[in-house]
Amino acid sequence: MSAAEGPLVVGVDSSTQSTKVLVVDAATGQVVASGQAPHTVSSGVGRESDPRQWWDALCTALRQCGDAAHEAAAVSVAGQQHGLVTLDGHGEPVRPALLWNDVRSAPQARRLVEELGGPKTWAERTGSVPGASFTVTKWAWLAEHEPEAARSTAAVRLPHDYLTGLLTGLGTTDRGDASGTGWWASATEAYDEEILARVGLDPALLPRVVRPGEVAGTVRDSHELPFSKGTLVAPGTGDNAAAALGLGLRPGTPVLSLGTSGTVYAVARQRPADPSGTVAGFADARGDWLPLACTLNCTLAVDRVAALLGLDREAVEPGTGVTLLPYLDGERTPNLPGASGLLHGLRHDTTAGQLLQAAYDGAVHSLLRALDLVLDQDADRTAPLLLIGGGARGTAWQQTVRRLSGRPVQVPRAGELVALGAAAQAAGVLTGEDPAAVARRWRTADGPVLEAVERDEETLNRISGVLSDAAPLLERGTGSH
Ligand SMILES: Nc1ncnc2c1ncn2[C@@H]1O[C@H](COP(=O)(O)OP(=O)(O)O)[C@@H](O)[C@H]1O
Ligand SMILES: O=C(CO)[C@@H](O)[C@H](O)COP(=O)(O)O
Repeated sequence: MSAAEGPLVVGVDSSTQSTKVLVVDAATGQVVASGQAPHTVSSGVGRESDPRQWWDALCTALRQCGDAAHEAAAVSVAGQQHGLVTLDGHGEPVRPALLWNDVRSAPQARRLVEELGGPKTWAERTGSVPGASFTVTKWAWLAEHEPEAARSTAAVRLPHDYLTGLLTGLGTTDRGDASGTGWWASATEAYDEEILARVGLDPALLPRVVRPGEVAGTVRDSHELPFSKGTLVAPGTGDNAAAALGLGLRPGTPVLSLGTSGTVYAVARQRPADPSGTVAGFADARGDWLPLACTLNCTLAVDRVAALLGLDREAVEPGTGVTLLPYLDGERTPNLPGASGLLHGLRHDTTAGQLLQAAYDGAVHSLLRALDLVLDQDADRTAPLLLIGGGARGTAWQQTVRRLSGRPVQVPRAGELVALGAAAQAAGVLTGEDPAAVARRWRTADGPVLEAVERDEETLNRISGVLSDAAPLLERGTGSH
């Protein structure tokens, strides 16, 4: 038996690039074991992953945790948002999942927005104006391009629902992740049958939305898994909503997450509805809201630029007027799904290190411009920005965010906030506590604060200028997406 003070809980982060598992002492928040296994994502025209790979990665990561997982009393799965998982009558994937960063459904998104009455109608009904990331547009793409696959689909799941379903044998989801589908009405907190009918999706194919704090099920008998029979399974949620739980986030505190996606968000008491579409009006996993903006190009795009330049990711040099919009995957914020990367201002004396800094600046610019729209009027605009995700470990990322935000930046010492949030949710179903309160008790947000420096308005304005001058080029795209 472990020397833990309380029951053990397991938190899972099944994100784009890998699955991470933490076994946590529910009393203290101490991580007693951890595991990690990678995923592969297709390259080329789309972004797809085989859901079975997520399950294999989960089993591998759990095995790395040894006996600790076996002792756990509860488990919860957080996952990358929006992905379309289509299952046949035996629960097997009909085809690989279409991921959040697959932009092929941009034409379907444009059409759906128009057909339902425009951006304002969508924002009022679902909280968001769906772009190519949203599940509803992916289903519309599938129905149009692969009607046979759509016809063979007996169940539609999000990534976290798929894994939770394999644990429990039941079809469940939660409000946080459901709010990223485009077919969940945030105004009524229920599936929107008119939207579902419009894309020809039978509501019976969708999972039940489990209430915050409700148990989703228990781990079914399986020799694949190191859990004991009867281990409780919490509702789980999308990865950003899980990180909000993992930070014990209170309304108005801004978070900037640097991972495969870049995200900015804050917990809000008011239901968001931004008709410009920049801010997605997600629900959080507790009963509040999580206005959020997301970019497709963050750590992977900047790492790709560093690799092209043959530089280490930290080998930046202060910029002198060169602008790089790192939209290698097309972009979601700003909404330019067909765009590619764009370089402006190159001179004979521009160094490789300055080009790399320009890539960081371009990635952070999109997130900070969106942050002003994410925060409501009451938010304290001088409070530290919480910086999380894999990129938060990097000095160049930290200093870029600090310089372009002009705000203090707090870097939580706890590395895996999504998995910790899932663990806090698992602890919550055991004890009846609010998961955010559990995370605050665990002091997960503690970490050094980098003091504010003067905001680099010149760089922000230069990037905004290039972005608006290059709009026709960026909107036209390269034709390769
Ligand atoms: N020490 C570091 N410095 C800068 N970036 C890092 C560091 N460690 C990891 N990363 C970045 O973090 C990214 C992964 O972040 P993570 O939040 O785990 O991704 P995701 O959850 O989206 O799969 C990698 O693409 C890598 O660029
Ligand atoms: O699409 C969004 C948010 O709307 C992304 O944030 C995904 O949820 C993927 O997350 P990571 O794998 O980058 O953590």
